[in-house]
Order: sequence, then C-alpha cells, then structure tokens
Amino acid sequence: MSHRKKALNGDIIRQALKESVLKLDPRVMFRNPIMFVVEIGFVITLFLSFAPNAFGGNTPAWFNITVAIILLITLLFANFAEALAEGRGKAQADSLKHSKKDIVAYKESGGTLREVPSSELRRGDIVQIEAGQWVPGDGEVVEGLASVDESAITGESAPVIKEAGGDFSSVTGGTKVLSDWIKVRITSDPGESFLDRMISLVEGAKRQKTPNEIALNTVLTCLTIIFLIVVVTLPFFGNYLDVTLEVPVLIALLVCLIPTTIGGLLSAIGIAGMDRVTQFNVIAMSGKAVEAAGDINTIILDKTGTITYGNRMASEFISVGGTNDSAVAEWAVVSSLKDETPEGRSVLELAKKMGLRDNQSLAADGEWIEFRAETRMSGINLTDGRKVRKGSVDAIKKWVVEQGGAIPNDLDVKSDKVASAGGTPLAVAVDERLLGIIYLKDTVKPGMKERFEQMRQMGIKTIMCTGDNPLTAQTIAREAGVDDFIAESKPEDKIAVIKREQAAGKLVAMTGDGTNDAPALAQADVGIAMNSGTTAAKEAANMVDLDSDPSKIIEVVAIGKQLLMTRGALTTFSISNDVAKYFAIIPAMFMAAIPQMEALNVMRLDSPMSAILSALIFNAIIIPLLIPLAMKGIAYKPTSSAKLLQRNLLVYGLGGVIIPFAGIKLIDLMVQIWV
Ligand SMILES: Nc1ncnc2c1ncn2[C@@H]1O[C@H](COP(=O)(O)OP(=O)(O)OP(=O)(O)O)[C@@H](O)[C@H]1O
Ligand SMILES: [K+]
Ligand SMILES: [Mg+2]
Repeated sequence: MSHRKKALNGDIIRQALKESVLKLDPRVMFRNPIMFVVEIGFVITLFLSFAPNAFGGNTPAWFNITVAIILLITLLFANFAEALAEGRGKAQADSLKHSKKDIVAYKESGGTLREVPSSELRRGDIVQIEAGQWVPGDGEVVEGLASVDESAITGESAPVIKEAGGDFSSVTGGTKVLSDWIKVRITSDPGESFLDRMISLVEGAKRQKTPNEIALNTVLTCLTIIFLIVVVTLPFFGNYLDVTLEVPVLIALLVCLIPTTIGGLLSAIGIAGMDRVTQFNVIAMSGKAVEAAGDINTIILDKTGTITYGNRMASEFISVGGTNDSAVAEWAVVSSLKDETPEGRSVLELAKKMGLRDNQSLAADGEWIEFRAETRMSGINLTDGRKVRKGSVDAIKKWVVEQGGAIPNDLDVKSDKVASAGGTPLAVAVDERLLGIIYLKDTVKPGMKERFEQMRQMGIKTIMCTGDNPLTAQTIAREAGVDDFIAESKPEDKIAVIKREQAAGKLVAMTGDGTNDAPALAQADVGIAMNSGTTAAKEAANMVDLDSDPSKIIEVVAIGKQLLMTRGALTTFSISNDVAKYFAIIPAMFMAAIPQMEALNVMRLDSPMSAILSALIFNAIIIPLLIPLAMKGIAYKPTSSAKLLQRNLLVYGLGGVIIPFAGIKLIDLMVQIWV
C-alpha cells in the first residue's frame, strides 16, 4: 500500500484547531445553513449574557453565558470535524508537491537535443530521457524502452517497464528513468499534468458538493426552517397559557431540534470518503465518482492486463497444413519486425531465443500494417507484392479466404488447444496461405476467484469483455470466476454492453488500461483506469488506480458504500436524537405553569435549567464523539443492501433514540453538582 498513508499527527490536529476558529467567519458559516442558525443563536445569547433583560426575560446572566458558551463549542466542534478531514488531504498534497520540481528536459528541436526547463514544455514536444534522468512531464513513449521508478507517484518502489506502443506507453512527470532510454511525446501543458491535478484534488481545491450531498443538505435545511417556525411561534401558545418562554431557552430548544449532528459532520464525511480512496492509492476525480461506486451493480473488466498479467508472450510456433514450424516462425518474425506492441516484440524475442535469423532485408521498404483492435491484425506488404499478416485466428481466416486461399483442416484443432489452455492463438498467413499459429501465453493474476466471489456477495455482476476469441475467453472466465464474458469485442462493443446495462437501470463500473478502452471508460458511471495504462484511458476515466490493480475496484466500491451508509446512518442518528431532547426540554419549559407536565419528565431531570443545559451539552459533545466514525466510515461487510439497511436502522435509529436518554441523564447528574 501507499507511502502516502498519513496518520493524524500533531501538526494536522493543531492546524485543524486553528481552522475551527477561522471557520467561525459568518461568510464561511453561511454555506452551512444548519450551523449558521447555531451561530446566530450564539450571537443572541452572547448579547443576553451582558444584557439579560434586553428582551424582557428573566433568565439569569450565568445561564445565558452558559448557553452561549455551549453554542460556541458546538460550532467549534463542527468546524473541527471539517478541518480535520481537510487537513489530511492537505498533508498528502504537501508530500506530492515535493515530487514536483523543475526538471531539465532534453527537447528535440531541429534534429538535435536542446536543454530546456520542464516548465517550458508544451503538448506535442518530443523529449529524450536517459537512465538516471527525471521524466520532465506527462507523455507517451514514442520510441525505446526503459525501466522507470514511479514511486514518487505510486509509492510502489519496484520499477516498471515503459515502452512504445501497447498499453504500457504512458509516463508521468516526476518519475525517474532507471535504465536504457526513451523518447517521449509530451501530452500535457504546464499546470495541467497528472501531478498537478492530483495535488489540487487531494488539497480539496476542486472539491464540489455531490448531487447527493446537495439533496441531503436541502432536506436538512427545510427541516431546520420547519423547526425554526415551530420554535418562533411557541411564545404565542405560551402567552395563552400564561407562561413566559425565555429567548435563550427557545434558542436552546431550536438548536437541539435542528439536525446539528449531521450538519456538523456532513462535509467531513464526504471529504473523508475521498481521502480513504486516495489513501488506497486510487485518485478519484470527484466525490460523485466515489459515491457512484457505492451503488454499482455491474462491473465490466477487460481480460488482458486486468484479469491476466497482460504480458502476452509468444511461447511457441505451431505449423498447420503441412508446413514446418520454422517457416511459421520465419514469417511470424517478418510480420512483427515493426510491431511495437508487446505481443509483436515477444515474437522477435522467441525467434531470437530459438536462434533464428531475422529477415530484415526482406521487410525493407515494405508497407507496415499496424495492429488495430478493430482489425485484430498486423503485418506488412512486402515490396515484392507479398502480403504477410498475423492476427486473431478468425480475422486471419477471413482475410485468407478473401485472398482466395483455403483454411487448413488442422487449424481449428490446434488453435482450440491453445485457446482452451487460456492462451491466445495468433494465426500467421502469407497471401492465400495460412501457415500456422503463434501461441501467446498469459496468466490469470492470483486471488481473482476470491475477489469475484466477494463481488457476488455484494450483489455485483462481473462481465469480462475481451477482444480475444470465445474459447480463450471462456477458459480465462472460468479460471477467474467472472459471472459472464463477451469475446471478440471491439471497443464499440464494450460501450454497447455498458449502455445495455445502463438502460436496464444499472450503474456500471469499468476498468481498463488501453486506448481502445477510453470511450467505454468515459461511458461508464465509474471508469477506473490503470496507472500503467495509456494517457487516453487515464483522461477518459474518473478514477486512476496508481497500483494498476483492477481487483481493487472491490475496495473502491466498499468505500463508496461506506460513504453512503455513514451519511445515511448519521442522518438517522441525528434526527432520532430529537426524541430524547424533546422529552428533556419541553417539560422543563412548561413545568412551572403546567404541573401535569411533570409526567413527561421521564428522565427525572433535576431542574428545568439543568435539563435544558444537559440536552444542549449532549447535543454539542455528540459531534466530536462521532468524528472518528465520520472519518473512518461505518464498517462494511459484503451483504445485500436490504440487510444492511435493516441493520443500520436498528443500530443508528434505535441507538439514536436510546443513547441520548442515557447521555442526557448522566450529564444532568453532573450538572446538578455544579449548578
Ligand atoms: N500485435 C498484434 N498483432 C496482431 N494481432 C494481435 C496483436 N495483438 C493482439 N492481437 C489480436 O487481436 C485481438 C484483440 O486484441 P486487443 O488487445 O485489442 O484485445 P483487447 O480487447 O484489449 O483484449 P482484452 O480485453 O483481453 O485486453 C487479440 O485477442 C489477438 O488475437
Ligand atoms: K441538534
Ligand atoms: Mg487490452
């Protein structure tokens, strides 16, 4: 896990204490209507502390001062919760800023390399980076291969290989090339780099309220207004009963009834949720994405590089139709001479290992046919007119038939054998002759089956989408334990699956790493790109997993669920608290005039004043007591959402009714000693 995981240290707490005072500024407070009402109450009772009779009231000055102080403390507690949650993000941002330094870049201009500061690099510039040098900006490798230390960004110290072509071509500014060299095309202008975006995200600069948060805030504000109307009109009933309802008492009642607990903790819950995702080494571009993750029904994963390790390596050349294996190897090499994908390069490596010479001269001046996910083929048109292709078996079969050739009888048996072992067979053809197959090996990452089982328990359906053939797909799907799979899918097929699920009312998450995954990542409600993947994928996604571990989507979903549950539970708790506070304050207000009210004093509280103060004190201290829960989130275990709801209603609804009775009684006993 991440080096960035920051515990709550003294610095963060000290800073948060300072912030809690600064946040008392009414212009800041105004944004939180519930707490703003408390602040107005504080100002009025503070005034009454010095002029107790200003509104013709009878409450003693000491009582007014006490109410004012408790209200101030309530405000500080709520501010502290928010400041604490923000503080962790700021600390993370600081450590990220350390990895942002001005780097010397070697920029290509007019055939030579020119030294320029990294801050001068623009999108499209080409730079060369050698062993020991820092990567000056985000970009894509256009030439070469190098091992790169990305620990500054990912916290992972093991170097990663970056190479041109394929899904491992993106590099991030601030990382370090350890060996060899690469040529990189810069993909971001100054100030817009991945690191810049990450810093501003964890700093909370871009934090916006999510739609869910806004909706809840609106409900809570309406509730506050209703209680305000109730409390403001109470004196009229009091008049009728010949009871004077004192202003500080009415303010205490109002503050106790309005949902200050959730009002004080709401933004801390949201910030902490995003922070938990970051600590998990996943960068979420918005709080909305994290919340959406909590409601996901379907997850689409690609196979290669996501469920499997993704370094599909050529491991065998197999002839069909009576040719020999070395002929297959020879033409496989010709078709791969300029294939920059890992698959293509692995063909050359295998041939070299087998001691085959490569036919560079044969390929000279040939027209290179680059691999595309749409065609599933790559190859070359030689100058002598011959066309060489390799690609997925079904694509090559079709191509060979188009060239007027026939399909050898033993092809299907041999390619099926490769596929049912979980490998990817690539067919090799020269014009109308299909020569044989290349066996590309890949392995399922360990622990996948357990992870998918967990997802099933969470009620999430997993669908593997792969460009590979149905048999390979089936083998890997079974081995990994996904619920469903779609083979031979082109990029648009992935989008179609997502749209189909969305049309059925499902929220869809998708993980991917390739440029061909980018449109689908953008279409999904939650798109998680692997940091090892291409820039296009990372830009389309709304989350980036720095560890490039697709199974981590489980934790992201859990964190999202936790966030939604925590918010719901604390709202329930906050509102059900009112019952006890009502039974503490209402009898106290009317007892003098209506002795029968004593029947409602179920807690047997000492005196009207101590009853009111006890309820108000409980209302204040419940906020810091719940900060740890707001920050850590409610524990989540994979079960159905109906069961979760039931459990949470029981714990936080019933608990919210009972706990304050005990709490207020306890505080009353202590207040008695003091009053
Ligand atoms: N360099 C290459 N040259 C020719 N054919 C290739 C090459 N790489 C892959 N193929 C073929 O094209 C198919 C699709 O490859 P691609 O990498 O686009 O699949 P994908 O959709 O990314 O799969 P996955 O979802 O498993 O990652 C592969 O299954 C393989 O048969
Ligand atoms: K309250
Ligand atoms: Mg892929």
